[in-house]
Amino acid sequence: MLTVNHLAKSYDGEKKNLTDVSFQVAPSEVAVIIGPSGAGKTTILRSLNQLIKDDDGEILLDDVDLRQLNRAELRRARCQIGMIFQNYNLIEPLTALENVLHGCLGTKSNLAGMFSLYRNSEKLEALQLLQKVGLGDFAYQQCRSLSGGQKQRVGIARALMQHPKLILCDEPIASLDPKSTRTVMTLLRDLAVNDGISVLINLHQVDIAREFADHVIGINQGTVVFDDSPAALTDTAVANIYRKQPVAEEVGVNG
Ligand SMILES: Nc1ncnc2c1ncn2[C@@H]1O[C@H](COP(=O)(O)OP(=O)(O)OP(=O)(O)O)[C@@H](O)[C@H]1O
Repeated sequence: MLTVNHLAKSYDGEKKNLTDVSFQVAPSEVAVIIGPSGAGKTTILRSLNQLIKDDDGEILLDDVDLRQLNRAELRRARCQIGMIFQNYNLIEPLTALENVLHGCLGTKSNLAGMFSLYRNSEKLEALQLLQKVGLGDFAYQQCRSLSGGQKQRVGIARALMQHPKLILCDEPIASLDPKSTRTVMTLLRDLAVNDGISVLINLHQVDIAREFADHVIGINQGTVVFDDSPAALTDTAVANIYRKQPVAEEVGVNG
């Protein structure tokens, strides 16, 4: 369970980029964050795994507050958080299998990591994960020769190699065509439902949020202005999330 309480962030110490952001994502749940450009969606995701330092609040993964961990503890905690990026973040000259294996680097000593020393059991698991995302036949193909949708599925398999409790996705479908979009979103949904992972996705596509989310979080100017089911995401609610001056009281903020 991910619980975010009263998260706050200012990059320059003056303008508030996140103000009092609170929400939860349960295991087996897909939560989607929507909101206009510059609203703070990426800032939230980067705060959650502490890639940037926020200013205040709590980030509880189960009962552990990630904000209170020292470096070594945070490194271990990050192994439980898979990241999926818009631009895939793969090492293009390496094969799909090698990229997936990189998912377990966080659990290795520096030396084993440096020399890419993987156990046979890890190689087998990486192969099985590639099969799970429908890429068993592409395991030994260089990532540079894969399509965007295939690359994103390699990214998902790499995240699964970490055995994550939480997967954070920053605009995972922004570079994909409609067919690959559906494949990737269906895969993320299946992982949540079948593997009990909490999945949190930043999106720009409201229709995709309506279709695939269990729970939608609307952000405007660094503040949660909507937190409810897709059924409650009416056109009026969407207009409020994307308006220049949001009125939080008008639509359901149940957090
Ligand atoms: N490294 C940074 N330094 C200073 N300001 C930043 C930095 N990163 C983001 N910001 C500012 O914080 C605010 C939120 O940015 P963020 O990237 O989180 O928004 P977003 O909702 O993800 O936008 P988009 O949908 O365009 O990706 C914006 O005003 C942005 O200019």
